[in-house]
Amino acid sequence: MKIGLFGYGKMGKMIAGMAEERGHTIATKVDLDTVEIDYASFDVAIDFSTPEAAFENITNCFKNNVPVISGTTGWLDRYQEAVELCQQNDSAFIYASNFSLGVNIFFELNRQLAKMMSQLNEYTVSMEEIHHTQKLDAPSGTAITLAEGIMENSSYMDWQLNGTGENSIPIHSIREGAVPGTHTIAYDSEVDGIEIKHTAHNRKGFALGAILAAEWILGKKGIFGMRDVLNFT
Ligand SMILES: NC(=O)C1=CN([C@@H]2O[C@H](COP(=O)(O)OP(=O)(O)OC[C@H]3O[C@@H](n4cnc5c(N)ncnc54)[C@H](O)[C@@H]3O)[C@@H](O)[C@H]2O)C=CC1
Ligand SMILES: O=C(O)C1=N[C@H](C(=O)O)C[C@H](O)C1
Repeated sequence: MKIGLFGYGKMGKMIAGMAEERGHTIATKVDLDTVEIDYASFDVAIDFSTPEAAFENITNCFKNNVPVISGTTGWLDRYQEAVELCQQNDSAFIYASNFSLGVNIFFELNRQLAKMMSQLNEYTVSMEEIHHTQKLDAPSGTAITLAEGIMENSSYMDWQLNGTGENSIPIHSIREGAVPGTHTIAYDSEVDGIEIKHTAHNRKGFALGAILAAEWILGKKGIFGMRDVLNFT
């Protein structure tokens, strides 16, 4: 598989190394200094760039008939627009706030737990996410997906960054050192507490998940998610 890498930062570099180990070729590396892109030179684009750059990177690929895997967070106010452009161009797209297998299992666990806890009014939920100090967005994309999973299975209506409100899930964002990504969901009552937590020890899980998604999407058309790639029912 020939890959066009959009964003050659921490994730781009890790994906390049791992993809080559799996026998793939990095045909193009696109970063800030790129002036021209030969879209015909790659089968699939993997975008781990910046909140400002992602929408343009992704939709230019659709216009050039290239399927896209995007892990960039912080640009989702334009997600629906990107979906429409993908469909108009008969292309294929997977966005995931987190590509790691562990976090995708954690997403499922979170939904199940939210469903059970929604019966118990004495518990209140809160979330904490910790990431490295270079991270541009807050809360993390993963925290937003987790909050959405809770809202779909409870009476919580929205989330709030570093604040509290009626029917709102408080998300506390912490930026610290070189932390790759830690997410904790806590339910607390007067008598006890329940916590579930995912800790990324490094970025390998994110990179492998994105490459698996790229391998999976070849030859397909449409909008998919990691649940499709991992065959979660
Ligand atoms: N979904 C997931 O599993 C994961 C998502 N992420 C997200 O991926 C994104 C990138 O993360 P990192 O690699 O850690 O960041 P990074 O800051 O190390 O790399 C981003 C790269 O994008 C480049 N860039 C800037 N403008 C560009 C443009 N117009 N076109 C192409 N590249 C451009 C920057 O120069 C930089 O090299 C972030 O939004 C982060 O939140 C990170 C890890 C896992
Ligand atoms: O910026 C990061 O590093 C990460 N971003 C993603 C997010 O915003 O959830 C995924 C992972 O936690 C690492």
